Amino acid sequence: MTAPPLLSVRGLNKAYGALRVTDDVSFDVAEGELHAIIGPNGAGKTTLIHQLSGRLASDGGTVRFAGSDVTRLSMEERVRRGLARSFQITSILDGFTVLENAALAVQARSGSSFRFFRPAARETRLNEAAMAALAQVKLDDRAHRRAGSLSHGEKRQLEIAVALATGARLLLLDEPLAGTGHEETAVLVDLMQALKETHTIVLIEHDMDAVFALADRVSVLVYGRLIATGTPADVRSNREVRAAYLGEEEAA
Ligand SMILES: Nc1ncnc2c1ncn2[C@@H]1O[C@H](COP(=O)(O)OP(=O)(O)OP(=O)(O)O)[C@@H](O)[C@H]1O
Repeated sequence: MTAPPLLSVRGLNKAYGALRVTDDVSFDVAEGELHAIIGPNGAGKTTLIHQLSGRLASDGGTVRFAGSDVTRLSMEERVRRGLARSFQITSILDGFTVLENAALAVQARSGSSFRFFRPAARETRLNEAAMAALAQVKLDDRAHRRAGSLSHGEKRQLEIAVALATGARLLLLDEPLAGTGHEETAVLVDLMQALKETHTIVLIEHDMDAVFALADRVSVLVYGRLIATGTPADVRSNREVRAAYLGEEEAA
């Protein structure tokens, strides 16, 4: 018997007026899988991530996570259950230290569960959990620096640490490689490779080398519709995908 998927999306829809941005999207993500969603600009990838994270309400369809229907749950409730989107750089608090940024996320996850500790012990526990998240993204040596002083790539690492610090089981990563230089890309790809050992990941990414190196399965979104889901090799050789997307990229 195969294990039920950790994330199961069925018939998801979203329209802005007459524009169907998410059109009857269905796919599953198994526990431990890195599932990439690719597609041309404006295909609806970010909208789909917002629907999965709960930032955007869907017009129809269902999102099930860890066996429960979360379609109508708030973003906060989904985070509490372990479904977390990496927060965009804009949500990093530049004036706070790297450690404080991660500790705030731990605090958000823990709700009242730290209230039994005295303040000093509470702070120690929060900082330990935050340091563990920073160590996972190899930012522990930057813990006491102001977040605003980090490089672009390091901020991307911190975004992922913040999602990890919420206790995420499934990470929704929206273009973590956007705007990163060659070396930063290599660091982040290594980081995602390591995270695959501990987390299920849905990755939206334009960098095809990274997608094909990291993904267990790839879904291709074109005009809001999933035209293919399969292994990287299946998707790469799919004629419809090549015509609609990859061929076009290679020709560019
Ligand atoms: N709030 C909105 N109101 C109206 N149209 C919107 C809104 N948000 C997105 N759209 C439209 O929905 C479509 C999908 O946008 P979305 O940002 O989800 O695509 P994307 O695949 O993430 O694009 P990119 O790869 O360029 O980031 C686009 O045509 C966009 O203009």
